[in-house]
Amino acid sequence: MFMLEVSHLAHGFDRQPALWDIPHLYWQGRSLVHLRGDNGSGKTTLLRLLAGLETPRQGTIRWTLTGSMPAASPPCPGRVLYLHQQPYLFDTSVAGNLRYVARWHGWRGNMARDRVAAMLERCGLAAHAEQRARSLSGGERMRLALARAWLLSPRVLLLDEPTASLDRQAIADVSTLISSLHETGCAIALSAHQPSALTERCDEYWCLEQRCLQVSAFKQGVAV
Ligand SMILES: Nc1ncnc2c1ncn2[C@@H]1O[C@H](COP(=O)(O)OP(=O)(O)OP(=O)(O)O)[C@@H](O)[C@H]1O
Repeated sequence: MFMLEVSHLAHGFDRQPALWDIPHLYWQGRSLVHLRGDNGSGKTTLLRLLAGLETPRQGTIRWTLTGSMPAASPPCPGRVLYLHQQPYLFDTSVAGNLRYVARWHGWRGNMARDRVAAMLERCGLAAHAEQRARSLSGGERMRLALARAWLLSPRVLLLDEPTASLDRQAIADVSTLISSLHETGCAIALSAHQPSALTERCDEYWCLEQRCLQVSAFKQGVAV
């Protein structure tokens, strides 16, 4: 179970006026959220603030993460993870990027091998296991970054334009992976300009417009 409470949040850069003022934002459960807004409306900034990667000029952001995780999940400082649209990958092989997380978990021998192999299969990268991660295509890079995040058992994933600049097939592949991760119980907020099958599955919309955040919730396509 997690809960996010945002109060009187405002942020801007240098001496510019605040990008927006968000008096209150409340998020809980395991919903799939679509964050939208024009270019420059502050979507990346908001996601980075929520992830704790920037300090707000004003206001508070409070996460409450409680309850037990699956037995295989160790305590993890990265329960709220942010992924940039061009995710950072370690300069090693595809499998090496996942092995890094396995080592962090303390998995050894067969357990590490099996879990890395299963994740490579799940994200459709088994055939690329020994390829340099940084030579992957855009869609493959995003799938690897999602797989690496998945191994960290996040409670909440904040995805910054995960399908930007991808072709139709890559969007479908990345969307499938995001949906699978969401089905494990991970709450996800993703920013995206273009509507897609994935954004249509979202049950909450956050829209940055005219320096405000509008929130609407949907259930099976109907506003609630
Ligand atoms: N580190 C920074 N220093 C100064 N200004 C910044 C910084 N980061 C973002 N900005 C400015 O803040 C505004 C919002 O940027 P942000 O990247 O959050 O918008 P966005 O909605 O994600 O845009 P896009 O849809 O184009 O990715 C922009 O005007 C941008 O130039």
